[in-house]
Amino acid sequence: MAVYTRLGAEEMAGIIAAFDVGTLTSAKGIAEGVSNSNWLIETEQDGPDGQKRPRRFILTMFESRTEIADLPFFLDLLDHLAEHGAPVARTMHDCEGASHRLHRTPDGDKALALIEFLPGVSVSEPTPEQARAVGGALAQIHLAAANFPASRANSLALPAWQQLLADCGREGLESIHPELGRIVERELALLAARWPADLPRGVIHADLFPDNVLMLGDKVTGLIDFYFACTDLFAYDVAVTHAAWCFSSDGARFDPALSTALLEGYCAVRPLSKAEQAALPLLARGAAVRFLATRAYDWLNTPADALVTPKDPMAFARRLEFYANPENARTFVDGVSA
Ligand SMILES: Nc1ncnc2c1ncn2[C@@H]1O[C@H](COP(=O)(O)OP(=O)(O)O)[C@@H](O)[C@H]1O
Ligand SMILES: N[C@@H](CCOP(=O)(O)O)C(=O)O
Repeated sequence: MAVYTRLGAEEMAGIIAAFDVGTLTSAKGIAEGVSNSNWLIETEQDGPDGQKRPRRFILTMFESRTEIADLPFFLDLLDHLAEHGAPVARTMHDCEGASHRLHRTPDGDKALALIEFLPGVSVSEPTPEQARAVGGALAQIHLAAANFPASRANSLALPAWQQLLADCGREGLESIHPELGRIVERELALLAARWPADLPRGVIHADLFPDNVLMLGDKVTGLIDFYFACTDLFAYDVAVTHAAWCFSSDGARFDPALSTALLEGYCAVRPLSKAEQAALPLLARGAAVRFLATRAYDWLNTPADALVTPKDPMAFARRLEFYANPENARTFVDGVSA
């Protein structure tokens, strides 16, 4: 589940009244997601013909992993991408024109944003055609953000992986799996020595997992959860999306048909250069370490009574072992056309 902060009915009505979106008729906490609190909001608003019409939105309350100072970047990016034809939800600005508001809670002031509701569902067993569409949508946002004026450093890049994994400690990692300390040490050394700096970069999503893509059939209707978006290597975003989409969720089984379709879908919109293709296996190892790091940290630090189930770090250790095998590294980029 992901509703970390309770909001009473009157409190919720007061929040919605700050936006020109009609009167609140229902607010339901959304179980999916792990980072922020989300509610499905329904309102009724007078239409131009005087008839009441129903409207839907997502209300997000930003919790500890999102810095309030980063919100203008994330929320302006949503508006920019939507204006450039990408399947992304717009931010509803409040009656004073602000994209987010602060709300007093027992745990201190937290930021809130009201986001356009998009139709669609997140797939759990993607087909190759769905993976192709997702690859294309990822490339579309890379291109659509080209003239977005703001930038944001990736706060979950290599130094953050090193810090999170150091905070876990060797003992902590070995309590998750006896081999994990050794694997992490090997990978961090390799990534620090070989991470590429000179590949094409721009705004990336950085967390395009199936639960962050809404689909109807084979069509992508919405890319959501841009709250890790940042300026980094485009090919790293391809690697993150590859790691997220092309394996069984426990990471034990790689699906070559999904891999080929995802990469072909991406390259049909934004071809990967030879240098980007060559870097993909290493970037995919980095992507696997990035999710291993946050998951291992949460695994060891989430209180037992917390209302959220930590995700399994080993699912990304298994992906890491796949990408680290030179035989797999050679074959998984097959199907990419320059
Ligand atoms: N714009 C949207 N339109 C429709 N549903 C949405 C939208 N944004 C979020 N959701 C729903 O809310 C859930 C959680 O949102 P998400 O942004 O992924 O939260 P978190 O940041 O906690 O991961 C999603 O799985 C989806 O069901
Ligand atoms: N995609 C990450 C978790 C990030 O959580 P989200 O709920 O904000 O998408 C993972 O799978 O580890």
